[in-house]
Amino acid sequence: MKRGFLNSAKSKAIRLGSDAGYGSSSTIGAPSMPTPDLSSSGTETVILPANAAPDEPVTVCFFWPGSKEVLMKMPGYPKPLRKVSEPTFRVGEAGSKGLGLFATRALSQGELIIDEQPLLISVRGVPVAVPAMLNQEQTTKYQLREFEKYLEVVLKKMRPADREAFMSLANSHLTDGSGPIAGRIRTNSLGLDGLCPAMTGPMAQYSSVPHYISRMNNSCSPNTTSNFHDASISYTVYAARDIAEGEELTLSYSDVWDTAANRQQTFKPYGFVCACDACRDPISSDRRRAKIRAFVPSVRMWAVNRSLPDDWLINKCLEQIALLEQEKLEGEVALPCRD
Ligand SMILES: C[S@@+](CC[C@H](N)C(=O)[O-])C[C@H]1O[C@@H](n2cnc3c(N)ncnc32)[C@H](O)[C@@H]1O
Repeated sequence: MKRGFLNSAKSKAIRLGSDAGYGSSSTIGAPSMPTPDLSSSGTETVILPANAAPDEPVTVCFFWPGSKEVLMKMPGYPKPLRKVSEPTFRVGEAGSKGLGLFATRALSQGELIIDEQPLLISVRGVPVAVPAMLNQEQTTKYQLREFEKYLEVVLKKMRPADREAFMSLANSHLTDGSGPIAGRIRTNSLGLDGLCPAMTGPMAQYSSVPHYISRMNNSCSPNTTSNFHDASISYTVYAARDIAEGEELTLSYSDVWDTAANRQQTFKPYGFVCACDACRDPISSDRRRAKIRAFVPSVRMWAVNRSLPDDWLINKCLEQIALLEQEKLEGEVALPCRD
């Protein structure tokens, strides 16, 4: 997931990128103040769905104006969460990757594992008037400090159990000036866009933080795929291939089509070096992934070149399936290279 963003219902859920956009918000706008007034930043906090019963999940939304209306007008809103037949996962004991999610039973390819509403959907920054004498690093820290004050107000709107769940999440941003709330958002959030038609650029994208999906560790050959659904304001996680009982459930924090070296750069702000099979054998894996991405152009070539027999295409398809299985990328869409 270099974290492509979500454009519509059923858009792919990808982690936001731990460094994406934070501390880069505009320096114009409302002056900072000790207890921020959310409306002065142009934002609002809403709890959705509005009429949820106390035992039904809700999402605290720290939104730019207009997003609430976009969500509420989605066809089918508010759609109930999809039912998962029997328990599918548990949060495992802390290991070398911290906590993680594990399958409690064998799961079949395509099976629904989780459907959950995020605890929080948040803007990625607020306009802050920064004192002129600050250098770049001081400016970023100042903006993060101001943002944290807004987030404190927002978090007070969470139900106590949800707030506790949020504050128990991992935080890999302990030394860069992020406060405890922004740090957890940066460590765990999935990107969300398409909810803010009046804005463009990084600030039009939201960070959303689910509870259980936040516990999923990275693999560059993830065994799940995830999507956001506007009408239920929820993320689904499906098995990308058959998963054995006890196996760790993983998702990808980076673009799996990126080279192993570039993916490791993406993981730096999360504070880990990925040691999945693909990252342990980067030369062979990069080569196979590049071949997988060359598949669509080769189909196009077959379509326009009448001298290529059908067998040529069938062999390409068989080779593609074998490569996808070798790289364990059954759930990923192989986008052709743009370069
Ligand atoms: C979104 S959280 C994932 C859940 C986390 N392990 C926990 O204890 O809640 C991201 C953090 O998990 C850890 N992590 C995720 N994937 C990892 C991996 N493949 N190897 C090592 N650590 C990983 C890193 O500490 C990262 O900052």
